[in-house]
Amino acid sequence: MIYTCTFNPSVDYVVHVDELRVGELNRALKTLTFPGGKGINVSRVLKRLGVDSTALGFAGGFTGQFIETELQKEGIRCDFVHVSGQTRINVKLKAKQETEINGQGPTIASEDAAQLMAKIETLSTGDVLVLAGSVPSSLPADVYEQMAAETAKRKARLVVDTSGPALRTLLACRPFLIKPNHHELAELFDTSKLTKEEIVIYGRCLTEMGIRHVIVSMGGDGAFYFGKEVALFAEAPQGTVRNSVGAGDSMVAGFLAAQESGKSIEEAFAYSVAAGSATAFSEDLCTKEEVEALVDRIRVIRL
Ligand SMILES: Nc1ncnc2c1ncn2[C@@H]1O[C@H](COP(=O)(O)OP(=O)(O)O)[C@@H](O)[C@H]1O
Ligand SMILES: O=P(O)(O)OC[C@H]1O[C@](O)(COP(=O)(O)O)[C@@H](O)[C@@H]1O
Repeated sequence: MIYTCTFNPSVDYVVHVDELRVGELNRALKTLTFPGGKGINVSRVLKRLGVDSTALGFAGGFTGQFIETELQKEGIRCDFVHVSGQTRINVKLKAKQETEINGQGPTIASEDAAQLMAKIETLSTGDVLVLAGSVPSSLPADVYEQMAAETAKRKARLVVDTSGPALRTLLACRPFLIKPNHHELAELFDTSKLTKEEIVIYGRCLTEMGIRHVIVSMGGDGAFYFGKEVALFAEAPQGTVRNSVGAGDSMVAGFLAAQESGKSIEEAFAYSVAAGSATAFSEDLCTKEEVEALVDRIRVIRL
């Protein structure tokens, strides 16, 4: 079973305006509300691609209830720890540019954290745990490491989709898959903007550290894959970007779904890029039909 774990889920409130006028009244052209948070997005895309998963994490208040109801409507199994605060609302402003304001999220009590850990302790060989998104400041700084250590003890595979110090410390746990974008990769190596040549150097460096699969995404510029035997590059297909929120999460889901169905690394990588782009080209997350319509356009190059 694949488990996704979102410590800080969100209701993603997408607001379209013609032009954003700061300091003035703006009237929305259209608003949309989605259950969000990186692990939740991975669960939603996996389901659309025909793979079941269980969504773990913390949920509270009417916003937490909204997320659970929406996931259940989509047939996704939820096993959240219910907390006393309120799940955050993240605002995604769509004008000429995309602007995001992510909330802080509720305080997580130590008993709530212990309840989540108890769920991780039920993982077994062959399970996959996707640790995704930011870590609320109320949790101990090493909470991801504790969960990663438990995952390794249970012989389950660890997938990491986070950034900053959380990603850095988890590298030592040798995750099965990580998917930093190029900014997150630069941050990981304490540097600023990376050239493609530098991305290749750092990507290979991560596989030498024992990480099985490394995908480095670059938005509309495509993505790199680094593994033990092979390094790959694929350009992103051209299209009209409608909402790129969740594009990275869709890549993770696409790669895992393709692996589950026994596809080769090249095919799984192409499927992953197609899933990311199909999400960027749609209002909500990608559907299987949208991914399969794009996948033949993805040309994978061996480096
Ligand atoms: N403008 C775009 N055009 C085409 N594909 C895109 C675009 N933005 C994102 N994607 C697709 O989504 C993937 C992940 O996007 P990226 O923005 O790098 O991830 P993250 O959301 O984690 O920052 C890219 O590798 C690409 O396949
Ligand atoms: O936990 P964080 O880093 O605040 O991110 C949460 C946000 O990331 C998302 O999961 C989208 O992630 P990506 O665009 O990076 O794929 C949103 O649904 C959510 O609002």
